[in-house]
Formats: sequence, structure tokens, C-alpha cells
Amino acid sequence: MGRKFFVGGNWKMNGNKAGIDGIIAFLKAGPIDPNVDVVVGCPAIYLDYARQQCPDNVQVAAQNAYKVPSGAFTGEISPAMIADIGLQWVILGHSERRAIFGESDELVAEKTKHALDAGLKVIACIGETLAEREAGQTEAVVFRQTAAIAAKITDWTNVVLAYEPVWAIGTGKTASPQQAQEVHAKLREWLKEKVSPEVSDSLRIIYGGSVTAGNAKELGQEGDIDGFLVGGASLKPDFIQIINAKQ
Ligand SMILES: O=C(COP(=O)(O)O)NO
Repeated sequence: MGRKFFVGGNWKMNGNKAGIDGIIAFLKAGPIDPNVDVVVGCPAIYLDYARQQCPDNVQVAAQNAYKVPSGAFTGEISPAMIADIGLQWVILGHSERRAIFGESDELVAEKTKHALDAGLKVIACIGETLAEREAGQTEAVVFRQTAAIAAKITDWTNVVLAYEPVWAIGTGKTASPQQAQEVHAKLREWLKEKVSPEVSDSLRIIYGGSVTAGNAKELGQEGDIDGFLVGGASLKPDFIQIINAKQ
């Protein structure tokens, strides 16, 4: 198996330069487990500011990007621009992009394909709503979302899949380790059948949704949970404990 643990932070539309200075300070202080990949998603306007200050063991990611290199798309940024300022990562398909900004499975898949083709690495987000879970549709939803991406890409090397049940995001209602592990394992089975055993075995599937220093260790002990995508808790020093959850 040997998948390197991966902990992402998602600052969402939060902070300012002073706040970023504070986050960078605790990231620099660490200590950060060298066996963990750490990537923090920063608002686009501060990407270069954060990049200039982040320690070498932390990568800065954009939280979104469009599906073409340039053009008449007011307000958007492209993977080429993200790469141009020296960044490697982008978060795509977050449930807030899907629910609030109407991003379809198809658009997320096109964005993922284009970002990978532009040389970026992608944290691709999927996850069901509470209504979908209560209707017994969890697997159907996450398989549908993953299938849309699988239809566009062939090389998963630079992809990290983030399973983020929408009902756990920002609610304090974390999925139990058993609930999260069950979906991660089903996703790995799906990948083995529909993509390849190699991708199924090597792809990191990370969990997001109210991860805290208090629940990260237990979640991280599950065999198919390869890390986290952390929102609120990534803005505070406790994020270091989450990064080191496997220690
Ligand atoms: O949206 C999230 C999770 O947010 P919270 O940790 O605040 O639930 N990650 O991308």
C-alpha cells in the first residue's frame, strides 16, 4: 500500500495578510511530520503572498481554477497562472463550488483534466448531501462524481481524491471513522474495477468534514483514510496536531 499521508488545509474565503502571517508562523514552528504531504488552500488574492512566506515543507494551493489557459472569463484564474507564480496544487470541485456556484460533475471533470494537463496537482473533491445520504444514495453520488473525472483523465498520479460529506462540512458533525472508512473502501473498490488495481492501490483518498485535533487520530487509523482536507481547524495552531495525527 505505502500511500504517503496527505493533509490539506482549506482556508476558504477567510483571512487577510495579518491572519496569513499568523498561520504561517505556526506552520513554521511546527513541528511537521516529514512523512506527511502538507498543502494549504489559500484565497486567490493572497496566493503569491502566502507562497513567499510558506516554509518549504508546506505547499500553497489555489482553491479553484477554470478549464482553459486564458480568455474572456472575468474573475476567473487559470492553472497556467497558478503555475506561473510557482505553485503546484489546486483544489477543484469543492462542495461549495458545486452547491453555491453551480459547478457540475462535468465542469469539475473538465477543470481537473485541464489542471493536470497544465502540470498542476489536483485535490479533487466529492461528497454527498445529507438528503442524498438519508435517501441511501451516498455510493451512487460519489461513484457518479468520480466517474465524471475518470471519463476525462487517464493519469491519476497527480490527483488526491477528497471525500467530504457535505453534511459534515462546517457543522461539527464529523463522519464517524466507520462511516468515512466505509465510503473510502467503496471508492477504492470502484477505482479497482473501473480504473485499475494500481490506481486503486496508490491513489490517496482523504477525508474532509469537521476534522479536528480531537478526532484526527482515530480517523487516521482507518486503512483507507490517507489524510484529511481541513477547513476551520486549518486556520488555527491545532492544525499541526492534525498534520501529525499518524505519529
Ligand atoms: O470544506 C472542508 C471541511 O471544512 P471543515 O473542516 O470546516 O468542516 N474542507 O475542504
